[in-house]
Amino acid sequence: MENYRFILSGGGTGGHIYPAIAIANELKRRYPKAEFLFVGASDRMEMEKVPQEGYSIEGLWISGFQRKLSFKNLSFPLKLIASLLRSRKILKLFKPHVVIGTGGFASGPLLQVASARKIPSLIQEQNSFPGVTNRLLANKVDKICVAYEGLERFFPKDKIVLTGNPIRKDLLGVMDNQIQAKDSFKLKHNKHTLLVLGGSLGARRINELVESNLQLFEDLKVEVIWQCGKLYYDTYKKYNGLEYVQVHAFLNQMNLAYSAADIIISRAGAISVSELCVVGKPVIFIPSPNVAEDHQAKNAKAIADKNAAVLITEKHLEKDFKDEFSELIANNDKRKTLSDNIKKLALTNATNEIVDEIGKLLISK
Ligand SMILES: CC(=O)N[C@H]1[C@@H](OP(=O)(O)OP(=O)(O)OC[C@H]2O[C@@H](n3ccc(=O)[nH]c3=O)[C@H](O)[C@@H]2O)O[C@H](CO)[C@@H](O)[C@@H]1O
Repeated sequence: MENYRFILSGGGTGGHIYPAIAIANELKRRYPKAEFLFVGASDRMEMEKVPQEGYSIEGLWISGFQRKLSFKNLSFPLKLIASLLRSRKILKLFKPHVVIGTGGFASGPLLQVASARKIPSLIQEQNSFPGVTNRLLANKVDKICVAYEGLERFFPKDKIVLTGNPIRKDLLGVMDNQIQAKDSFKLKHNKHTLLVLGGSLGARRINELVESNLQLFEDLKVEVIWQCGKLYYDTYKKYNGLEYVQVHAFLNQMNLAYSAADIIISRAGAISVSELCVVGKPVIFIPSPNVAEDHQAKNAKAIADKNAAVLITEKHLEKDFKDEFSELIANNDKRKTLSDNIKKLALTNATNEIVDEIGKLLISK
């Protein structure tokens, strides 16, 4: 078996990093001698998260183009040229057999140069409304793995393969060990555990909501694992002093957090939604209203319409949250129905299918 070399590029947020890691893990399983290099943006979370997963990463000096008028845009052309040159060097030195992009601005220059050099390439799009980097790359790459139907609106039809979103393998069996998981967080077995997730960066509005409902959680005998985001940790860490609250900047072991949870409050980023279907617990989605085409609201609505989750928009939190949450805690049947229904929506084979497509590119070379 050849010693294949793969470059994976994507980042900025967890929603682009973790799909790349899931794909790399499966490639490693199939091609144990393969070598891997990740390429991200030098000042973003992938520089910390990717090495934690055991892979090397190179950072490009690149940032997104601000849609609103901003001085930051002045350095954009310079950064782009520097990143294109750096990408060329990386590709020359590493000589990958296939390059894989999972979105986010760091993948732009690398995939652009790779396709110009005729290196086989594949991108994975997590959302129903594609990010700008993948839209720009679509005509240049060989294959585009998507998670939603209807993406012919944006991408060449003959390149699209509908696979679903890749999910890290350790999340596939999360239901099996709730007792150990609760123990690992030192949680009480006779109380409900609420897991609060603000997406990979944390969510200001969700943090405010949790803070203003701490008394409710205590009254309902709920213990809270609260992932507030790195940016907000200093503001909220004081609540670690409460016996029933654990504040985390970021959860490095999502399998344990998902396993421990009885109820989950979450943003509706594409990978979070795909993971939550696999996890199969009752979820209240609070989508971010600040994303392109309101795609998180669409992600959440697709699930809520099947009676598989509760959806509360930020606009309605003040009015609806207390009642919806209290009802969910009180109503075992409702929790069970939501769990059963969301599980039916899980797509667990996406990573395999994407790696099959990468395998085809290796052969076609
Ligand atoms: C504000 C914003 O632009 N959000 C976008 C971003 O979301 P975001 O980066 O939040 O990504 P997702 O919600 O899709 O996925 C988050 C990933 O981070 C992991 N995780 C999260 C928190 C934590 O403490 N530990 C941890 O490991 C989750 O398990 C998951 O694998 O990318 C998604 C996928 O392109 C988009 O759909 C979102 O709209």
